[in-house]
Parts: sequence; C-alpha cells; structure tokens
Amino acid sequence: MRAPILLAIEDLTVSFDGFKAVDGLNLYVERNEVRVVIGPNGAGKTTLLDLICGKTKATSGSIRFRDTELTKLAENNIVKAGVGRKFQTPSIYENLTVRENLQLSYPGGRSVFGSLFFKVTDKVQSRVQEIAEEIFLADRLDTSAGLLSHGQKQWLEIGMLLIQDPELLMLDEPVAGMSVSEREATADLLRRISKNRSVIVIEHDMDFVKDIAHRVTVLHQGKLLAEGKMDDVQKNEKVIEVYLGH
Ligand SMILES: Nc1ncnc2c1ncn2[C@@H]1O[C@H](COP(=O)(O)OP(=O)(O)OP(=O)(O)O)[C@@H](O)[C@H]1O
Repeated sequence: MRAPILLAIEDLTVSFDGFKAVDGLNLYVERNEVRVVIGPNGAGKTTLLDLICGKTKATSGSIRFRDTELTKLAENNIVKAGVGRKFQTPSIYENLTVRENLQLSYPGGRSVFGSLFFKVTDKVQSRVQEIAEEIFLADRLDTSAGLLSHGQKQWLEIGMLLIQDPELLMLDEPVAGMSVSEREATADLLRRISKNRSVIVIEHDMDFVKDIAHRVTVLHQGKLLAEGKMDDVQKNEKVIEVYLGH
C-alpha cells in the first residue's frame, strides 16, 4: 500500500514575461518520502521550490499541502502551515552561537520585541539540545556560528528549520561544497529526518542522490521528463540525453 500524499501539485505553471519556467507540472510527494528533483540548469528546479514556499506566485495550477491550498497563502503562512525551506547559501547569524541561532528559530523565538525578551524555558533548552544532537553539533552549542565549517553551517541551518518541526522540508543543494564524510553524515541526517516528515531535495551530486532518494523527479524545460526509482531513471534514454550523459 502506498503512503498518503502530503503534497499534491497539479497543472502548475509560472510564466515570466511569457517564458514558462514551470509548465503544467504534476507532482505528488508522499508522507515520509525523500524526493530528489534533478535536471539540467534552467530546468525549473529552484523555481518549483520558490512556488511551493510562496516566494514566487503561480500563474495557474494548484499546490495542495494536506488540505491547504498554498498558492493562495503568503510566504509566512506557508511556513506556519508546516513547510520549511533551506536556500543554497546559509542564512545563519554568524556572530551568534549555535545555541542562540537555534533558540531564535524556535517558534515564537523571534517575537516583535526581538530575541531580547524571549524567555528560554526548559522546554526550549531541551529541544535545542535534541536538535543539536541530531545535526552533529551538540559539542558546538557555545561556538560562534561564524567559526563552524561550511558543512556544519549547512547542518545548523537544517537544525534551524527542524526546530520549527515542519512536515515538509525543502533543501536546495545541501551537500554542495561538503567533504565526503560530511556528505555521508548529511545522507544519514536526511534518512533520520524523513522518518516522520517529507523532504524535497534539489541535487546535482548523483552519488548523494542514489544514497538518499526514495524517488527522483527529472525536470526539463519546466516539464516533467521522468519520475521513479533512481535505478530506472538512470536508464531512461531521455534523461541520459538531456542530463546524465553530460
Ligand atoms: N524571476 C524570474 N524572472 C524571469 N526568469 C526567471 C525567474 N526565475 C527563474 N527564471 C528563469 O526560469 C528558468 C528556470 O530557472 P531555475 O532557477 O528554476 O532553474 P534550475 O533548474 O533551478 O537551474 P540550476 O540547476 O541552474 O539552479 C531559467 O531560465 C531562469 O532564467
């Protein structure tokens, strides 16, 4: 039996001055699935994530997350609905410690009065500890984020999303610039994360894709070119022609 669908994208199109960056796309992501989106430069991968998180508004079509239509929601309400997005460049506060970065990301941590008035309760402390362990930074809690390695910064940013407990997490090239051991640790992290949430990853590193993907979606010119298990997608002649063969 297949798992229930968490995200249902239907006939999604966005047009920039007549150019369709995403063109009539249908895509369904199950609960607890790791879906990797691949495809050549300009295929529409980043635009797809921009549409889901509300950064870009669709020209037509629908994005349903559980029972909520996301195309009608503002970006902050999409976050509140349970969709977290990590961009390619880390957006951590380099002059704050790992602990402070995580505390700030705790829901309600960034109040209208700023972090100064935020009360760090035992509940917040234990959640910060739990997340720090999950992202391999438990022994770095009091280190300034700016002193972390590139890979550790990426993990911290994933942790800042995890502390908000999203049901859907979207990551744009999470292992770019990471060492081999950091890539392996990240694959392990994503496998653990997806035990109780869905993850959409854009990635060009095929070894990493093979390691983590439950299913792969291949985009080309804004359209779906192929979809399925990595083993099958890799053998697909159209995919080899436009992407993997290059
Ligand atoms: N705001 C915008 N206005 C105009 N064109 C845009 C806009 N955003 C994206 N595009 C165009 O849409 C196409 C798809 O871009 P997108 O960044 O989604 O591709 P991608 O698959 O993520 O590529 P890459 O692998 O290089 O990151 C590109 O041709 C890009 O120039």
